[in-house]
Amino acid sequence: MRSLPYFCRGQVVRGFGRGSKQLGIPTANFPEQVVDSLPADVSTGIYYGWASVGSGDVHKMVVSIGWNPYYKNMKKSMETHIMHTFKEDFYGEILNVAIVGYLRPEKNFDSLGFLSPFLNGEIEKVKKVNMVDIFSLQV
Ligand SMILES: Cc1cc2nc3c(=O)[nH]c(=O)nc-3n(C[C@H](O)[C@H](O)[C@H](O)COP(=O)(O)O)c2cc1C
Ligand SMILES: Nc1ncnc2c1ncn2[C@@H]1O[C@H](COP(=O)(O)OP(=O)(O)O)[C@@H](O)[C@H]1O
Ligand SMILES: [Mg+2]
Repeated sequence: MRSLPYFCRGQVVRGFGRGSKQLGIPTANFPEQVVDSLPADVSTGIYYGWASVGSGDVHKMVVSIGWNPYYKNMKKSMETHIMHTFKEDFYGEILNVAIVGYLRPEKNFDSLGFLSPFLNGEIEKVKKVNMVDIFSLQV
């Protein structure tokens, strides 16, 4: 993907509220304009990189771009899970992301019982990768 690393920023908007409630994985959702501005070669799928909220610290992140086949969303979304524990929600704040690399295409799952442990396992693997290796990540 020639457009990587890809940098973008936007205000955090509300999604369906499923990330924290159903999966235990909050995802900060970008507005439609940010999703629509993605370069054509940044295809749907799961990516990793770096993120910061406002002028806060930079943390590792994973970002999901697409229609969430399990939930069959009608609108394409771009949702970032930051690998950091925040004291409170940050809706309305500016999220800055640097997408570094591609992990995999979006998948469908038979049930939440498969989706949730798969995502948690994937996130744990990305967390363990050190800052240098993240540029050649394959999980
Ligand atoms: C690292 C990561 C990988 C994901 N992979 C998939 C996937 O393969 N298939 C899918 O349907 N949804 C996937 N999701 C998206 C979740 O379904 C989504 O985060 C959830 O629906 C939350 O939506 P909400 O922000 O509207 O609450 C992934 C999310 C993350 C953070
Ligand atoms: N580590 C984190 N990564 C992403 N968002 C987080 C994190 N911790 C707290 N949040 C908050 O949780 C919200 C996302 O939760 P989620 O359940 O996905 O709701 P929504 O469907 O509205 O996006 C974010 O907008 C943000 O305010
Ligand atoms: Mg979300």
